[in-house]
Amino acid sequence: MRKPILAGNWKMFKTVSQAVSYVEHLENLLAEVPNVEKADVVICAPATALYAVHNQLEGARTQLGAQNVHQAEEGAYTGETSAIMLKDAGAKYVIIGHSERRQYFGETDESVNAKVQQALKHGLLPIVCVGEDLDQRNQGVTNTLVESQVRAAFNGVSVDDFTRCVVAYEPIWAIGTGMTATSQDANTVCAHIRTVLADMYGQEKANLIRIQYGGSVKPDNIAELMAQSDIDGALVGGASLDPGSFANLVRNAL
Ligand SMILES: O=C[C@H](O)COP(=O)(O)O
Repeated sequence: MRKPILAGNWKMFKTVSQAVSYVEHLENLLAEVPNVEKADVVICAPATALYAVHNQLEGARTQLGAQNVHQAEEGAYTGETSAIMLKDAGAKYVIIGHSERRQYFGETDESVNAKVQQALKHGLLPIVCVGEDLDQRNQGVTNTLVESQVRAAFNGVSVDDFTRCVVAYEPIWAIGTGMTATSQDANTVCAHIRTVLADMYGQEKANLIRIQYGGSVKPDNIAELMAQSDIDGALVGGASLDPGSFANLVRNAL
């Protein structure tokens, strides 16, 4: 039985004070959610807010994640943040290879793989994002594309490290658009991802891995997504920006 993981990705929203006040509010709301301890609830905050949110969350149920990491240990990489820095600031998880990073910042399957390895080296838990765009979906190459992204992301990752990872399937055409994949379609791709992982690491290990769906997940569609056999959580953008909305989403997921 895989523990559901509901992660909010704030993207480039929220100042430090907004972030701290949000998590304080969220904690109060989650305290009223039945069975909340049965899920991992994660907030992926902007780098500037990580340390303050970490301090605010001391002893809390909400866990902290970052949105990106650089693949180098340290060095002359102006504007970048290392795994050591993220860990030091209190992050437990880190999103890697989000489609916005691939699209706007030139991330490739190779850099995603290097980031996954670097994050794992320093004890961060990667949330590895894969997903097709609308053209690829219309061409019927979703499974092929997602498979190659998954194989590349985990290339050279040991089985022990692999079991510390989460995969997020996010069809690009569903992100921030209000269009969601049907829960059955999303599940079909997530099941395919698990088959690929089983081929790489064996069925038993693949069965341990949590696969999230992301793309216009809201409080009113999460239950149907969570009812699917291979969807173990969600990576949530817009609907995570308000603590009331995100707490409701967690409530409806359980
Ligand atoms: O990381 C989250 C995804 O990009 C989904 O964003 P969204 O929920 O606003 O569609």
